[in-house]
Amino acid sequence: MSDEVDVVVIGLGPGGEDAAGRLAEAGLSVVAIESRLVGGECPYYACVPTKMMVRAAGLLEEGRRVPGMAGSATVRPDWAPVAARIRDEATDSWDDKVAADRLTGKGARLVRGEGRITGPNEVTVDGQVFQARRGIVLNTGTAPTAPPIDGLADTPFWTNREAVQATEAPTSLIVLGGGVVGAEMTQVFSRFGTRVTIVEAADRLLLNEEPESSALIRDVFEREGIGVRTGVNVTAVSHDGDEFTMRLGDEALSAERLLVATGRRPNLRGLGLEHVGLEERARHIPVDGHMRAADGVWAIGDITGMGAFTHVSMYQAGIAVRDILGEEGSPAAYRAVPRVTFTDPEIASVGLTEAQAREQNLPVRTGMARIPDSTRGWIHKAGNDGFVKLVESTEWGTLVGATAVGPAGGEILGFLAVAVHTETPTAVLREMIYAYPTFHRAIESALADLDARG
Ligand SMILES: Cc1cc2nc3c(=O)[nH]c(=O)nc-3n(C[C@H](O)[C@H](O)[C@H](O)COP(=O)(O)OP(=O)(O)OC[C@H]3O[C@@H](n4cnc5c(N)ncnc54)[C@H](O)[C@@H]3O)c2cc1C
Ligand SMILES: NC(=O)c1ccc[n+]([C@@H]2O[C@H](COP(=O)([O-])OP(=O)(O)OC[C@H]3O[C@@H](n4cnc5c(N)ncnc54)[C@H](O)[C@@H]3O)[C@@H](O)[C@H]2O)c1
Repeated sequence: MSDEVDVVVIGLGPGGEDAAGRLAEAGLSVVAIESRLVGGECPYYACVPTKMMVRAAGLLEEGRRVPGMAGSATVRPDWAPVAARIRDEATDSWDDKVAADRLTGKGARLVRGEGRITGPNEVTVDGQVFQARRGIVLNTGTAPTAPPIDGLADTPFWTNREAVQATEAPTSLIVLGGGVVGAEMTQVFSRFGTRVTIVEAADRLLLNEEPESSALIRDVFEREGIGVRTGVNVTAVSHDGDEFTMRLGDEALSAERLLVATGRRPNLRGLGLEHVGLEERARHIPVDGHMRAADGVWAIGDITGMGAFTHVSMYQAGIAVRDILGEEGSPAAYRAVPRVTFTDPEIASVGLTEAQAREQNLPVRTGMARIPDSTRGWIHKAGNDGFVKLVESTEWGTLVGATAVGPAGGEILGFLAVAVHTETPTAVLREMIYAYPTFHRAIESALADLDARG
């Protein structure tokens, strides 16, 4: 016996939850399947709790910046309010009742368990079979991975999921992986008094960003007393009941805690993708501009490989919903995917880095302006690290990429994202008036620098 419905959504990350709710509100019968928590990684283990941690760490650092600028301040970090806020305000102690009620309130039917495709238009959850008349939406997201380092799997290391549940800041921490998760968590715990070393295999932190961003964040980390190890090969990890020991060839690091932040793998195994002609061992599910992955199958979110961000998941959900409802709309465009690493300074970028543009054989020139050299940056003084870097196509006279690093770098990025998305000529950007004295006025200086460099 099987239930016939219009749409089955497997996995309720931010995009899946949104799509299921919107399709139900449009009058379709929707079954929404989730094996863990409605809303996915972002509200419970990722964006939201980690940004609460970042906010708290930022407050501490601002307090430390008072001397010499505004009097005196004594800062005594205490993790207890952070842990409480994550439990009480962000995650309801990892209980998704509010989100589940919000979804069912929109008319979707929530089914808990592992969904698996068992035939074309057919999904099975714990023996219940659903026939999806219009189709299946996949939003199964990712899970943390750990590299195959000798001994590591036998140790009680943290991933992001344990780090956000910490009830106290450890005395010492090794962070393995200098990507976004690693960089954000390194600075948070260090500012709460934890002795932190970040260990990265590549020759720089934040490998996907401009090299200037990597150099600056390293400099800031080292100034804040964080140990930064790049270009290293971790050969073994052990835990003696109290402490982790990490071997880097002849050298050893030890710490109370180890956070592994070396990337994520898509949740595709066991999903039954072979029934719809897709490959479960692939790194991503390829989709067209309307998020179609196969006949009657749409895929959204991290599993599409178009940017592992909540805003991409939500953007794609909107496009898939339109397509399922048969509405007109532009296909997905990814030339202006924004991304913000919430360190201090924030590292925000959109579109292509200079290196990515050159790899695509785009003729480009770049312009730079340092935030400390801007009026606002000079006034700001303590904590004014940052720069704006623009990547202009010399053929089109438009920005194909940009980076804004600094206080509120993520907010300055909004301007640059519009410029890249709308392909506004840089000649027009030069004609604009930039408010004085703002951080974003550095964009005007970076535009002038484009010309200066020819
Ligand atoms: C520490 C950290 C911080 C982050 N911070 C940010 C940030 O500040 N800003 C930002 O934009 N992004 C951030 N991200 C990325 C962001 O969390 C993800 O991009 C976002 O969650 C979107 O993922 P998704 O929609 O693909 O699904 P996910 O959020 O991964 O959710 C997928 C859901 O599918 C469920 N599922 C999987 N398989 C099945 C199955 N077979 N049956 C039923 N259910 C299934 C899972 O249980 C899960 O709930 C962060 C990530 C991490 C790890
Ligand atoms: N602010 C945000 O928007 C935000 C925050 C966190 C995460 N995210 C998303 O989550 C994704 C995953 O983040 P992540 O930081 O886990 O992955 P990542 O891919 O960004 O970084 C992983 C890092 O670990 C390094 N690494 C891998 N194996 C290693 C080893 N054996 N030894 C040392 N280093 C090793 C890699 O070289 C890489 O630099 C990101 O790509 C991003 O899209 C977004």
